[in-house]
Amino acid sequence: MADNKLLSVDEALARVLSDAARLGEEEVGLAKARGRTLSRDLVAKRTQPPVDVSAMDGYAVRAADLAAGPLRLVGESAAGHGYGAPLQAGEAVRIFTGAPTPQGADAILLQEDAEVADGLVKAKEAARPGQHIRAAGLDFRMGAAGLCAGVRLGPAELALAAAMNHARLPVSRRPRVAIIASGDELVAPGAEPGPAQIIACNGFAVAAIAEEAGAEVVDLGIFRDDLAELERGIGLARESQADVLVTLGGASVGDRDLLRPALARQGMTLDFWKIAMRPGKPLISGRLGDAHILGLPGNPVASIVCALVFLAPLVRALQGDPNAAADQTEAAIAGADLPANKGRRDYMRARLARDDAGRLVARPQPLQDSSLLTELAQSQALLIREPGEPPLAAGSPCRIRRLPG
Ligand SMILES: Nc1nc2c(c(=O)[nH]1)N[C@H]1C(S)=C(S)[C@@H](COP(=O)(O)OP(=O)(O)OC[C@H]3O[C@@H](n4cnc5c(N)ncnc54)[C@H](O)[C@@H]3O)O[C@H]1N2
Ligand code: MOO
Repeated sequence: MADNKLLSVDEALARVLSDAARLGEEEVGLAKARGRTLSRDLVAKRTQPPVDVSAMDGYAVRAADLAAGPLRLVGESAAGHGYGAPLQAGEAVRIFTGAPTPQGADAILLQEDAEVADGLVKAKEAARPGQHIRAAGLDFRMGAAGLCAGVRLGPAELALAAAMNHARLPVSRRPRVAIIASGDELVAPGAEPGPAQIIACNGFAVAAIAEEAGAEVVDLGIFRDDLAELERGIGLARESQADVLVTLGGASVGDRDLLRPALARQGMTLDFWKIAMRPGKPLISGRLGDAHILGLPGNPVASIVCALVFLAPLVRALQGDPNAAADQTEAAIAGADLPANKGRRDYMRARLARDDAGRLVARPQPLQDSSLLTELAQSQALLIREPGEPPLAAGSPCRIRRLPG
């Protein structure tokens, strides 16, 4: 049975994103735009190709002339330098890929299909009218909205923006994500931990997930389990003008889980702090001034899975991505028998492989404790089980979400 006292993951995500509007915008040069998000539709400033051009190296001809015998070779059209005169009956023009098709020509005879001697071009094959010609505007026409606001600029989008003749692009401001870790047991990597201390590691994964989604990350370091210390950390995050404050650990119910009280004392409006998710039941969501607060649970795998499920979509939404909450799951086959699931949506760490029939099989790791980073690093996906789901037999369909990297 689903746990009715706890908020579902989908409801929690909808609430996290409910008031996450796009932040400001700025302009960047093409070379700096990779991974950024367009803040406005981008309209083509030109037509591409601007004129009819050849798609092959060969001869520009009138297709109907070929049957009548060899054509007279009268000139050349190269990319950037057209032939400059109309093609007359019985004529051929040497042409190269990307070069303007002379007026009057209606086909390109491939050079492999031509024999040229003494200024005459003899066709070894017939030509179909229109063959190997790219019509003006085949890719896009001036005024067309080639790219829409909210799109992430990857290699194809950058090339298209350049081809449309935009040297600078309007992009959403990158959300600033401040991260504070909490816990007396934590020391930074490279330091010498005391006998009961461990290395703070969650922040590196969470920063990577936020940056991958387009954020600028400010890591404010580690704060002791002490109200005044935590309030100091929260104050530093506010001073850094964070759009999102992510806290790590101290989110649960123990006497030393002081983040909720510290955030409350600093003025946070709490939305929720417990959800029907495993790992990740204690998740704090709220607002502090203009900043969004996301308090992630301390167990490393819980903080990473919660960052994937909540922080990455929040960072996307703050850049105006209309698909910030898009379903990222896909179909697979369960690689092992699994017992009935209880009241929380379970994100089980799983290895992916193909079976003999080529189907994608997700085999859950034997240990699912939310402290186990080795199991996580050896997994390629999360196998998702819904609250109250009955037992699942090996070979049955299931849903997975791929892990980054
Ligand atoms: N009585 C209950 N106990 C717990 C519950 C509960 O519902 N009732 N929930 C459990 C669940 S689920 C989780 S998840 C954890 C989350 O607790 P906190 O967010 O308060 O996290 P901490 O107690 O501070 O730490 C938990 C664990 O993670 C380690 N940690 C913390 N921060 C980091 C970091 N930056 N890098 C690496 N490791 C970190 C910390 O040392 C602890 O081992 O609560 C359960 N308890
Ligand atoms: O959410 Mo906790 O991560 O189940 O350990």
